[in-house]
This record gives sequence, structure tokens and C-alpha cells, in this order.
Amino acid sequence: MKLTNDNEEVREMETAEHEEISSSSPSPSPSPCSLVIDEFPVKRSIVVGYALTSKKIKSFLQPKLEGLARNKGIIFVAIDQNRPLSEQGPFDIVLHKQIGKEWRRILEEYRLGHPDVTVLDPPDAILHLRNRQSMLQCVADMNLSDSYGRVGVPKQLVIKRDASSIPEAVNEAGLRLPLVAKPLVADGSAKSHELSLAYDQNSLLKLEPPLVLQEFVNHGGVLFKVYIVGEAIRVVRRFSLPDVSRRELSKSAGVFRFPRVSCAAASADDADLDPNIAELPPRPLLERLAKELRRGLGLRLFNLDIIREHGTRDRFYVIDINYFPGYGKMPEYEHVFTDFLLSIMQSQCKKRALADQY
Ligand SMILES: Nc1ncnc2c1ncn2[C@@H]1O[C@H](COP(=O)(O)OP(=O)(O)OP(=O)(O)O)[C@@H](O)[C@H]1O
Ligand SMILES: O=P(O)(O)O[C@H]1[C@H](OP(=O)(O)O)[C@@H](OP(=O)(O)O)[C@@H](O)[C@@H](O)[C@@H]1OP(=O)(O)O
Ligand SMILES: [Mg+2]
Ligand SMILES: [Mg+2]
Repeated sequence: MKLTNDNEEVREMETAEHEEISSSSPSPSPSPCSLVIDEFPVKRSIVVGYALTSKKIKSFLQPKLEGLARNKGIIFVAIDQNRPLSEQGPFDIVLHKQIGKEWRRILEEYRLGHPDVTVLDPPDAILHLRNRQSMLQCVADMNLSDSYGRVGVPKQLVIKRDASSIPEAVNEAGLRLPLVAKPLVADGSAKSHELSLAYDQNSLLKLEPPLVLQEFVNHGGVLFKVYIVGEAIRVVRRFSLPDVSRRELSKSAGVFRFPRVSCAAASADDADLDPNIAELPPRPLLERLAKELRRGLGLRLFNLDIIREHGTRDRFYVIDINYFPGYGKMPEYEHVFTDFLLSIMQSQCKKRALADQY
């Protein structure tokens, strides 16, 4: 299925699983490699520069994370976005979640000039998740189906402008009501999270493009958030929108705006739920999905929302993918994240050691 068409804002995505971490000329400062590779004699900390929103700093850079990181030889240093990046650090890893063209340009330039620094993640790849149409293209193209289940995306349609054309476009595309209307751009603004459910044809005229219209899939009111940190995967259950029965649909009309129904406060991990609804998606299926998405999106830090079609055991739909999500709510995130940073240093050091041999 082709979900994307001509969105000018989204550039070609990077297909490499990792950005290249090539060797650099030996640096005068001591190498942090001794922390992860024994043969290196000089010790220094692994320096992680971060450019995050204040909200993200509060939820992610918690004292427990910083403490555990320090014990593992990792320190976090705030990046001053008003000063040239190359005058700061030196960094081994750069973590960021910021929007804006200028910041992307600065980071791209920095990556080119500092191939020995790992930038998590490449700005161009992140851009792919800022549009709800291109966000799910990778899942649609994957067409994942094996003995553990099938993973797809709900049928969807993009409306760029002119709400009056929506009913006809919906008919032509064969989309079935009710429809979830999502702002096309997912840039982290409050507005980009303002979703609504449209029950009938007439109410479609009230929607405000640009948006993505997605078929609502009944899923028993529970969704699974799959957090990915490099190779690591953690899954939590959250409450979601309740099912819409045929009867309810025939009686309902209008546009129902709904708030962030699956936020952290909506944890369903301890709820007493129907096991057919609550059962987590099979681990091997999620591992395959995560691996392919890491490769296809060129990202290592993201989460995805996945639902199981109610009444089925193995029919899944990915409805949302978020870059650098709220890891503070992921079980064991401090351990998972610090181990991930160490593993990145390990591969940097191995590459450097190999390059030094030649
Ligand atoms: N196609 C769908 N079928 C059923 N429910 C859906 C569908 N799409 C979205 N939802 C419901 O709406 C909620 C919000 O949708 P979505 O995750 O796309 O928005 P978001 O603002 O990007 O969320 P996040 O806070 O995770 O970034 C979901 O958590 C789920 O409860
Ligand atoms: O606010 P929280 O900590 O819950 O994290 C949310 C995060 O907000 P933040 O990046 O500003 O922190 C969101 O990013 P934007 O789309 O708004 O950019 C998005 O990724 C949500 O899916 C995250 O919630 P989660 O999926 O993990 O429950
Ligand atoms: Mg979501
Ligand atoms: Mg989202």
C-alpha cells in the first residue's frame, strides 16, 4: 500500500540502520574507550551532549538516570544552542529532540564534521515521523505476516485542504466510518495531539485540514506502547478509546474531540482485563517489527502504539510512531538507556581500534 505521495516537507529517508561512525585522526584528549574496551589505558567519561525541551529534561534526565550513568562513566552535558556545537564538548554522543530547520542544519553540518560522534538520531530520519502519512509508510511497506500474526496500518487518507471535498474523497477511497481525524503534522505541539472521531458523513465537513483520516479499529479499549532503545524493547499497556459498536455508530452523529486518552496516567498494566484483550503481542513479532523499523526508519529511539483488532488473536495495527518518547515511564529505563549508551561507545571504540590497525 502506498501511503505517501507528494509531501514536500519530508525529505528522502535514510535507509542505513546506523549512521556511519567512521574513524577520525587520533584525538589529543584521552579516549573513553577504556571504559568499554580493556586494552585502552586512559580513562575518561563518556560525554553525552543533549539538546532537549525543558519538559523532556524533567521527565528523562531524572536523578536516578544521572546517578546510574555516572556510576557507569557516563555524564550528560547540556548543549547551548546559542553557541557553535563544535566549540562545545567534545561529545561522544549527541542526544536531541528539537524541532526547526535551523537546528537540523546545524546538526547535519556537525555530523559531517564529526564522524566519530554518534548523533541520536539523524535529523532527516526523524523528519519522517513528523508527518502522520509518512510515519506509517514503513509499516505498510513491510507487510509483516508470519505465524505469530499480521501487522498492518489502518486504511487512511490524507486531506491537505478544503474540507468540502472530504465526504467524496472518503467514499472514493472506500474508508469506513467512524474515522479518526489526526493533524497531518506531528510536531509535538499541543495542536498536533488534538484528535477527533467523526461518526457520520456530514460531520466530515466540520474537520480542519490538513489532516489524516484513519479508519477507527475496534481494539477493546487497550493499546500497547512498544518502547525501543536500540536493540532493547519494552512494552506497556495503556487504556485507549472504547470500541464503537454498529448500533452506536448508527445512532451517533457529529465530531467527538478527545484528549490524550493513552497518556501515562492511563496505564492499564494493573487493570483486571479480559485476557484476550490484554495479552501482549507476541514477543517474536514485536522483535521483527522493531528490527525492520529500526532499519527502515534509520532510528534507534522511538516508540510505537499498536492495537489488536478486537475479536482476533493475531491481527495488529500500528497507529502511531513517536521519536524519543517519554522514556521516563518505560520500565527499567535507567538501566536500558545507560546500557544502550555503553553499547554505542563499544561499537565506536571497536571501529576506531580496527581503523588504527590499518
Ligand atoms: N486508527 C485508530 N483506531 C482506534 N483507535 C485509535 C486509532 N488511532 C488513534 N486511536 C486512539 O487515539 C489515541 C491517540 O492517537 P495517536 O496515538 O495517533 O495520537 P498522538 O497524539 O500521536 O499520541 P501520542 O501521545 O502517543 O503521541 C490512541 O492512543 C488511541 O487510543
Ligand atoms: O510527555 P511524555 O513524557 O508523556 O512523552 C510523550 C512525548 O512528549 P515529550 O517528548 O514532550 O516528552 C510525545 O512527544 P511529542 O509527539 O509531543 O513530540 C510523544 O512521543 C508521546 O508519545 C510521549 O508519550 P508516551 O508515548 O511515551 O506515553
Ligand atoms: Mg500515540
Ligand atoms: Mg504520536
